[in-house]
Amino acid sequence: MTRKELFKNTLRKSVHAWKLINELPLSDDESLMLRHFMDQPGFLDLHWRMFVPAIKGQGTEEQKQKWLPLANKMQIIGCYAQTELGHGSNVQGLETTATFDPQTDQFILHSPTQTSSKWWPGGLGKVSTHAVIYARLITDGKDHGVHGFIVQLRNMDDHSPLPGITIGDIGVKFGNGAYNSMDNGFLMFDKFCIPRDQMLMRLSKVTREGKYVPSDVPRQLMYGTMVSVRQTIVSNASIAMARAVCIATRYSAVRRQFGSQNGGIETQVIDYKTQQNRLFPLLASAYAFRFVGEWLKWLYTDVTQRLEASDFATLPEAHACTAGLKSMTTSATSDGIEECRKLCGGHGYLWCSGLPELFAVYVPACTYEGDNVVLQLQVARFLMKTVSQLGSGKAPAGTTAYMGRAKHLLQCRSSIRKAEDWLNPAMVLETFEARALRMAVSCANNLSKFENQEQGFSELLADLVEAAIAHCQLIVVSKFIVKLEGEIKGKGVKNQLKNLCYIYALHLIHKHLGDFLSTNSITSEQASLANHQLRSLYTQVRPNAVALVDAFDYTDHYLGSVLGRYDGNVYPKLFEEALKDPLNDTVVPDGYHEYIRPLIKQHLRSARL
Ligand SMILES: CCCCCCCCCC/C=C\CCCCCC(=O)SCCNC(=O)CCNC(=O)[C@H](O)C(C)(C)COP(=O)(O)OP(=O)(O)OC[C@H]1O[C@@H](n2cnc3c(N)ncnc32)[C@H](O)[C@@H]1OP(=O)(O)O
Ligand SMILES: Cc1cc2nc3c(=O)[nH]c(=O)nc-3n(C[C@H](O)[C@H](O)[C@H](O)COP(=O)(O)OP(=O)(O)OC[C@H]3O[C@@H](n4cnc5c(N)ncnc54)[C@H](O)[C@@H]3O)c2cc1C
Repeated sequence: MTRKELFKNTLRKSVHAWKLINELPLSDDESLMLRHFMDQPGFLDLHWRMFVPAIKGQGTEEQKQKWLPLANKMQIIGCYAQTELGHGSNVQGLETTATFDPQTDQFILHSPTQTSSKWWPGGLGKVSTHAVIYARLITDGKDHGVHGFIVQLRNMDDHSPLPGITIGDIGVKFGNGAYNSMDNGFLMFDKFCIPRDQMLMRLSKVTREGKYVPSDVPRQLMYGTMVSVRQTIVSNASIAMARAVCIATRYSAVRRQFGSQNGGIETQVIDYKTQQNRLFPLLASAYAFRFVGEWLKWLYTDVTQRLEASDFATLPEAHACTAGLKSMTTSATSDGIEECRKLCGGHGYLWCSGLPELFAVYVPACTYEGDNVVLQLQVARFLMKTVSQLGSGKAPAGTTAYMGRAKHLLQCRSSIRKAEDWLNPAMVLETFEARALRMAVSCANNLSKFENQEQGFSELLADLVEAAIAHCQLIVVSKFIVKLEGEIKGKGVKNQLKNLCYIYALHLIHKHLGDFLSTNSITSEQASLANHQLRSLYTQVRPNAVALVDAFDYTDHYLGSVLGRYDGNVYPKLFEEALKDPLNDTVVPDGYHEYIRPLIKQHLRSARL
């Protein structure tokens, strides 16, 4: 499809999905499933996951009563317009202004510079009638920082932009189809007025007289919509990883290469230890991210209930967990999808493998909803704060509770003696805790050598990110272990999940061996025992690998991959796909007479000379 066709077809699908949701009707969870089967980014994502939650989280009761019924029936379509051309990560650096005019009781929205243009919001370019806009609030000449506003963008009769608004699509993005179904947009305001009651005023307010009443709750609640979406992105990482792994595992069982004895059948590539060493940790990650996603959903629900009761104590941890896990799981999944493409050899590069499009549509997850490095630095700040409070009498809780055992974890030596010890959950956990704590404490010690803490933080950014990643990996490993301790139906299933849990943990040790050795969390002998155990686990997973991806229950239609077909009938179907290509409509291609023939003729002429 051309971009225009793709965009229009996504509109068609979105509206059809919305019709089904209402007619059947579907529950919220079922509607989310439908979104997955629709399988294309579109305006519904931003409307439901950001516009509506922003009003719910930041609007007053009156604002919710006015706007939510309209949004819930999709009589208005909204998006989330925060990022600008000049600033995305640095939210405090946004430039759009919302100046209160006491004469008219309105805010005047203005884009003072080119870099202040909104740039990137999905659904903004062509579809949305409304947006939650983030702008600097100015009253009586004073800048109160960034706040949210509900703004109508387009005329409800003919969809034209309202006077004072310039709006459009930012252009083609990475990949052929991929994210191009979405109208990520730009927007500029030229002194555009909105009534005062369209500032989202649950947190802070502007009175009729123009007095600014600051929030008596943490201002970071304004970032609540991002926390909510980051949480869902973690579960989505599992879905995308599982999809790629399903394709690569099934194909690795079909594909044969080398190893024929006396003219017999060749070896299935899944039997090569190198293939297993690349593939099975990704299979394990798909399960691990699913379990940590379930736990994160619980954490998010818990913090939401606490916030409603004005208990803000767990907000910093919820922020650190959602930011860190969003970052870690999306980076691992993007890399994992690309690895799956390579695991499928040359055929993985074909569009019909399903992997190129999956990569193209998935990879922006490393950037949207917070650049992954910027987010890990938020985790690092949280860790540095926690370390600095050790010994102050305030016991670390939740995911940093292990830091409360700092004395032990800083000096303990791993008691792994033989390869099977690596199947002991307590020993594995302690190894990850020791590594994470020692990396965090090492950063804190290095930071303390700087007179200026912020300067020190800047200098140590790379180490801080590594420490944050170590902490996030510990969370994933520990939540996998907790899952195994709970009820899992079927002994066989539990054993398989145990194998995957240890593969997940031990491959991380293998991959980040430098961290584990340099922090003395393990010795080089223990590292080689881990490798030994890993190989043995691969052997145990091998006979069940296909069943473990079948368990994701993805239909062929959803996978969209010739290589990942359930029936394994890959080669005839590759031919079928190839023959469908428009280039094969004719035997002699268009352009032959124009370019190829004259070239060949010229060659023949010079040969004769
Ligand atoms: C094929 C189909 C695929 C299937 C996919 C299915 C769908 C997938 C689901 C996707 C759904 C929708 C699509 C998503 C589209 C993407 C939309 C967007 O991208 S919206 C824009 C997102 N933008 C960002 O994320 C910006 C990132 N930047 C920030 O969040 C902040 O600026 C910052 C955290 C980096 C810095 O904040 P700031 O206040 O400027 O600075 P400090 O560092 O000083 O922080 C102060 C203080 O606040 C705490 N903090 C920060 N953020 C939060 C928060 N969110 N919650 C709670 N607390 C927070 C921070 O820790 C500091 O605390 P102290 O105690 O003072 O240390
Ligand atoms: C597909 C897609 C959809 C999007 N949808 C929306 C939307 O609906 N609404 C919306 O408002 N926005 C949206 N965005 C914007 C997105 O949220 C931002 O692009 C994202 O937050 C990253 O910000 P940035 O582009 O400013 O990156 P930058 O911050 O400019 O990042 C550039 C580089 O600088 C590094 N960097 C930046 N700051 C630091 C630092 N402090 N320390 C160390 N390194 C740093 C980063 O790691 C990165 O390598 C979307 C983006 C994409 C790609």
